[in-house]
Amino acid sequence: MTGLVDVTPEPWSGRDDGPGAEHVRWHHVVRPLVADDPPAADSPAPTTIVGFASDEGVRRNKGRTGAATGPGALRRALAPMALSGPINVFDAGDVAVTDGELEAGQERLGRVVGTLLDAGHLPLVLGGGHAVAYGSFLGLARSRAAQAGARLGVLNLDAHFDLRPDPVPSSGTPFRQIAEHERARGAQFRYAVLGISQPSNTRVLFDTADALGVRYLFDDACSVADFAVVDRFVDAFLDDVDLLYLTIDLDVLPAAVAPGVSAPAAYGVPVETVQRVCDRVARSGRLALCDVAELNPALDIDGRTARTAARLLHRIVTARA
Ligand SMILES: N=CN[C@@H](CCC(=O)O)C(=O)O
Ligand SMILES: [Mn+2]
Ligand SMILES: [Mn+2]
Repeated sequence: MTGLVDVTPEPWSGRDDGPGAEHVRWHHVVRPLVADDPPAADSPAPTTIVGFASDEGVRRNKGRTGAATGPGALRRALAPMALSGPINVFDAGDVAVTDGELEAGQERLGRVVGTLLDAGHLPLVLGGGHAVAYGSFLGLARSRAAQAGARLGVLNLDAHFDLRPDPVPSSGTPFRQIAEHERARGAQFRYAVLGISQPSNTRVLFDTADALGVRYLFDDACSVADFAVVDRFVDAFLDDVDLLYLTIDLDVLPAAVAPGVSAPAAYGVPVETVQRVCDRVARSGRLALCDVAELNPALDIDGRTARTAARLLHRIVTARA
C-alpha cells in the first residue's frame, strides 16, 4: 500500500529465543504490506496495522501533544509479545499528519481503511490522538459493505463523548463529525460509549449525547462487579449493528494503568472490564474495524500505557484468530 501511506512499513524486530512455533512472537510473523492491492482475505481474515501519526487534533483541543509518536511505541510494545497460536497480521505503514493538515490526513487514512476493508482485512489503526476516529470511520462508511446498506455502529471506550460542537475538527469532535456524516448520507448514527466520566463532560455534551440517541455507561458503573451490566450493554449494541467499529481511547483506563495520555483518568474503567469488552467484540463476528487512540509516549511511565494497549490489541487479534 505504498501508494496510499506516507511512511512505508519497516520490518519488525525484537527478542528472539530460537526457531519454531514454541518461540514465536509478534515480530516474527508480522509482514510488511507493500503492494497497492492488499492480498485477498484468506482464513482467518488478515489483520492489517496502519499507523496514524498525528497529534494535531490534540493540539487543537488544547491537550498535551505527543501522540504522533504513538504508532511506533505501540509497534515496539507489540513486537516482543509471545503468541500461543498463529495470527495473520500485516503492517501497512503510517499515515502521517504534518503542517497541521489534519483533515487531509483523515481523508488519507479513510482511503487506506476503505481499501483494506474492501479486500476483507480487519484494519487495526494505531493512533495518534482521537481525531483518528473520523479518518477510520470515513473508510468504513465508504466501504462496499456500508454502501450496500450494512448497519454501522461505533463502540467507543472512553472517558469522554468527543462530541464537541467546535467548527474546527480536533480530538474532541470526531463523533459529532461522524453523526453529521451519517445524517448526510441518510444513515442512522449508532454510537455507544463505555466509561464516561461525569466530571469530564459538560452538560452541553450530555445534552448533545441525549439528542443524538447515544448509549453510554459511566466509568463507575463498569467495575468487575458490574460485568453483567457491561455484557448486556455490549450485546444489545452488537445486536443492533452489522459492522462494528471499536475505538479505544486509552484515557478510559485508570491513570495508574494509563498515565501516558493527554487527559489521564482520575477514576477510569478497570483493565479487566476493558479486556472483557474487547474479547466479546472480537468474538462477535461483527468487528470490522478497530483503533486505539491517545497514547502519548513522552508522558508514559515505564511504557505502561503502551504495554497495556498492546496487551489489549494482542487479545483482540488472538481472540478472533
Ligand atoms: N479527545 C478528547 N478528549 C477530551 C479532553 C479533555 C481534557 O483535555 O481534559 C475532551 O475533548 O473532552
Ligand atoms: Mn478520552
Ligand atoms: Mn476520546
